[in-house]
Amino acid sequence: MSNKPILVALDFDDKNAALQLVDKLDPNMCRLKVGKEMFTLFGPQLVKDIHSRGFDLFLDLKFHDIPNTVAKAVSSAAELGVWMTNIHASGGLAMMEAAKKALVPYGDDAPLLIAVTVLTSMSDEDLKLIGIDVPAFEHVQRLAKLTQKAGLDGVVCSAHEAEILKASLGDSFKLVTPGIRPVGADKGDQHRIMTPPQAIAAGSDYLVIGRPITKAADPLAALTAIHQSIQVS
Ligand SMILES: O=C(O)c1cc(=O)[nH]c(=O)n1[C@@H]1O[C@H](COP(=O)(O)O)[C@@H](O)[C@H]1O
Repeated sequence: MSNKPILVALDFDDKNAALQLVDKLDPNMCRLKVGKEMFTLFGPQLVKDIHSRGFDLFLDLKFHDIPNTVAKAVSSAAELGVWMTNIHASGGLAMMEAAKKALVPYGDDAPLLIAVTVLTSMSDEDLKLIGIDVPAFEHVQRLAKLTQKAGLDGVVCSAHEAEILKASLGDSFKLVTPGIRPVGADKGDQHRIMTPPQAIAAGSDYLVIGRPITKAADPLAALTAIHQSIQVS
């Protein structure tokens, strides 16, 4: 596990509300994630606003397009100085290799580049409807292996697949796991979920956690409780 494994997902349509929440959180205890909703609304200025508050940022735009377009998008993310960014593994090997190559000029300043395997909101039944007739954990393994072949730093997967991926792909290949729910928290639209201590025990390096922290009456208390729960696991 990383020394700062909690990535708080900021999914807001109101920038002031988001920054008010950020101001309550502690950059020593978590990193932040901005996704499609906020980046579409508020753009690169939001990234600057978050960086100026001392937080590392995961720019979660899940690029999926032809190799040339994704390569350019990923280098644009690097220009913003973000700590991590992502693409879809189902975009294929050539797309992932092009994205990785685009980061070479940034050297040690390049963001970590990871690939989304199967979204944690998807069940085996959902996969069948899009023509994938194998269980999610099998499809995740296939895409994760391809991601490693392309030279990326890791994958986004559910914590249910973490143990098997760590065993097959090695310790340095990072596992970023959303679908994290403390005991008793509302599942919402997530399907393949685990609690924070279970996810860490399974081998997750980073836990993406949104609503259980951002919608809590006291977000810092929620973050602190999760932080403590994984220190003792
Ligand atoms: O790439 C992601 O971060 C992601 C991948 C995935 O498979 N599932 C998933 O939930 N996410 C993101 O993780 C966050 C989860 O938020 P909560 O469900 O509120 O904890 C959201 O911002 C999602 O966009």
